[in-house]
Amino acid sequence: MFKGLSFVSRRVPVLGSVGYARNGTTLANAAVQRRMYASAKVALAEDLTLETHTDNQTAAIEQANERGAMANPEVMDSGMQSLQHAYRESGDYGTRPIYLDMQATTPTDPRVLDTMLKFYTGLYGNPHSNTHSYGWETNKEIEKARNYVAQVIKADPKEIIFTSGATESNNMALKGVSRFYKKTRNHIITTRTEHKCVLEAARAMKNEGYEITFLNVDPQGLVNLQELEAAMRPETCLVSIMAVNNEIGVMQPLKEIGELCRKRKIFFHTDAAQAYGKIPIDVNEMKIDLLSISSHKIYGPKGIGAMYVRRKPRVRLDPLISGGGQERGLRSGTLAPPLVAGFGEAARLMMKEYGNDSAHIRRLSDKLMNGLLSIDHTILNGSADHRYPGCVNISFAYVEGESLLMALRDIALSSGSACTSASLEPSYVLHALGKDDALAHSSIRFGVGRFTTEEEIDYVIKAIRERVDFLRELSPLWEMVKEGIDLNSIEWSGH
Ligand SMILES: Cc1ncc(COP(=O)(O)O)c(C=O)c1O
Ligand code: FES
Repeated sequence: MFKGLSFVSRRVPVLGSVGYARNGTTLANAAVQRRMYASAKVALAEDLTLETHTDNQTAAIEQANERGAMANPEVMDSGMQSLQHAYRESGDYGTRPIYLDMQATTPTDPRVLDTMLKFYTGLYGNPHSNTHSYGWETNKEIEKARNYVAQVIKADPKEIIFTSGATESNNMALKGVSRFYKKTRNHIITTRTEHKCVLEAARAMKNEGYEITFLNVDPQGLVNLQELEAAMRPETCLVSIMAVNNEIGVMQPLKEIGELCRKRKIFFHTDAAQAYGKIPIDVNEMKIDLLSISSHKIYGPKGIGAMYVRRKPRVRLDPLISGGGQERGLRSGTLAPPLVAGFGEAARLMMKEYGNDSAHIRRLSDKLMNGLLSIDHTILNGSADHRYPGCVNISFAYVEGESLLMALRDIALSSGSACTSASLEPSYVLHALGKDDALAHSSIRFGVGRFTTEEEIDYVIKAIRERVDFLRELSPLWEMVKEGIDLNSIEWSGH
């Protein structure tokens, strides 16, 4: 019924030491391994009488030898096999599909991984140790990363707090700010189309006695500024409105929202997980007071993100985590230097590649969108004008979204956030736009990114067209539509 899986090239940079290939290991993999063996051999050959633990790899090999590793091939091999998974792209699921789920996560840029590696070997000092060079050298790298992360949004590095990701940052903003100002301000404003972590954090604050306004959005997915202003009260402590929506790519008017908030002396938080580095953001010009960032949406490692917290006028917040007082007392706990450095490099690359990425993503997304919208009875969900181009959400009428996804196993896609959870409810974001269940259930989200190729897009357009046609042929509703029957005129009998 369907064409077999096709092999299409990926657009990936290959570096000196780290590279990606579509399937299996790469030459670069072998090169890295060779380099590791070579350095281990040199280290072993050197005089080991010097009493130092500086070279932990040498010490580890030496200890392994002492403990009889030579007699145990498994232990002896373990050093050599340590990179066996490092460049594996194919899993246990056969040929891997084309990846178009960039809003869920992005592939790690090889340059990011290259930056991270040295923190797993030589640079292992605790960045908070300030009594010796191990701490200082790692700390220097942390501050370099902080600087890159800040530059993307024109912030001061002192205003960047590292967290585990945007979920934590969003929780920190909603819970931290409102708890700090609890005595005088107990009202939070947000919208119905926020990410689950903002909605749930807001609900948690409701249970703590705060009042929450969930603003509606218009059919384009945009907040209405008059409604926002009308919802503001003297006791409002925070307005939290996302920058780019993760399901439909709609961009909210950040500058206008920031101005309204500043005028009323209310803090403005934006969840920029899908926007950071992808659309221009200037925290001062847009009067943003808090902003959440996620590294794995910008080709960086997972498990790390940041929160921008304005210093002037100063935003105060209660920390979620208590402890040693790291990160200006707002986020205790030892930082993860490999992740921080990888995140920093990812941020640097977002700036360096901004022109190329934007042009590439816009060109491929436009091609994809035009190709798909030329199929009959399809609709683009969300505003056509105020959108981040790399997220395209389309409903295919008279086709069940789930069936379409099943028929598209050679393409990794999502049908909105509801389907990523086990629930079979249609997307609450599309509902907030006023879409009916049927259209919400037939929606698919396509994410285009830095490494997507034109060949992949051509393949996807063709595959979707074929499979939508095929599924519609099976649908009795489609039969009626073709006969010119107005489905709205039918009175369906209950059963
Ligand atoms: C808009 C938005 N906010 C928050 C998050 C959560 O980010 P993280 O995975 O870094 O916790 C995501 C990612 O799914 C997102 O798209
Ligand atoms: S089951 Fe697919 S959109 Fe809900």
